[in-house]
Amino acid sequence: MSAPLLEVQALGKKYGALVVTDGVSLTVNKGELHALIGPNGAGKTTLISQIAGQLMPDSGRIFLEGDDITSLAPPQRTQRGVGRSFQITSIFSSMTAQENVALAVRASLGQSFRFWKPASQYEQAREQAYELLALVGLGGCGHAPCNELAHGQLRQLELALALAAAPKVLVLDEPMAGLGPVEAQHMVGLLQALKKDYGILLIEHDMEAVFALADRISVLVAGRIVLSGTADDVRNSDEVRQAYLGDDDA
Ligand SMILES: Nc1ncnc2c1ncn2[C@@H]1O[C@H](COP(=O)(O)OP(=O)(O)OP(=O)(O)O)[C@@H](O)[C@H]1O
Repeated sequence: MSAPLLEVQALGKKYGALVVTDGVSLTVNKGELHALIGPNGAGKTTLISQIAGQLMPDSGRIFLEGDDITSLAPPQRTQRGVGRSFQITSIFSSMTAQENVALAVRASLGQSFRFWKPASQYEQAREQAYELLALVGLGGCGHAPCNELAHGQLRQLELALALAAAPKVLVLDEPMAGLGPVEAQHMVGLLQALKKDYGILLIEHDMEAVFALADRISVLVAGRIVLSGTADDVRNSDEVRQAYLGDDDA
């Protein structure tokens, strides 16, 4: 049997006496969307920062397609196929959507700091940028300066930027945050389409989106996974309802 796309084994992280990641293990397979939910402060962002390499764990291992990537720096993980969604703050707002994505494509090819480049490489990055924009539903917005894009469009652009590095696994931190109902529905459709070709680890507070999308849901409470299962397992768990969903949310 082949190794999972992403495997986290017994990951641990402390800040002083505060245990923020407490022996977390999980896997993400190709074609699977694994959602990670939990109350505020449960350690979700800390966990994905360790997966993407911005934070080093104190203990445990992280594997990508069976290769140990625990000690790799973030750019090397990106190169291997770990794609974390960029935050809106990393978008150059005076540049167009297409220019931002083309820059990310060139950066992923390691060409961003070379002075002399054949025009064809620019052309290739530009073409790829248009394809990615179309993929995330921004096909008509390539020439729009980013400071003219709506919030939902910026979230779509973040996704295009993450895809520019040709990832195998996408690690997404709250892509629904701040979206209206129509935009959220659009994002759900987009992730549904994308998960066929990638593995996705999704952190999300929008439970409707999580239940619509997730093949598997892990519930993180105080740095520990208290349950990992299907949407029904999560809905029917008294422990989860008390710890996270609230008794009214059944
Ligand atoms: N650099 C840090 N130093 C000390 N404590 C930290 C640091 N970063 C995060 N924490 C603490 O670690 C815990 C987990 O934080 P984290 O941001 O990972 O939670 P989260 O589940 O992503 O929360 P939210 O859903 O609100 O984004 C919190 O108690 C937080 O205060």
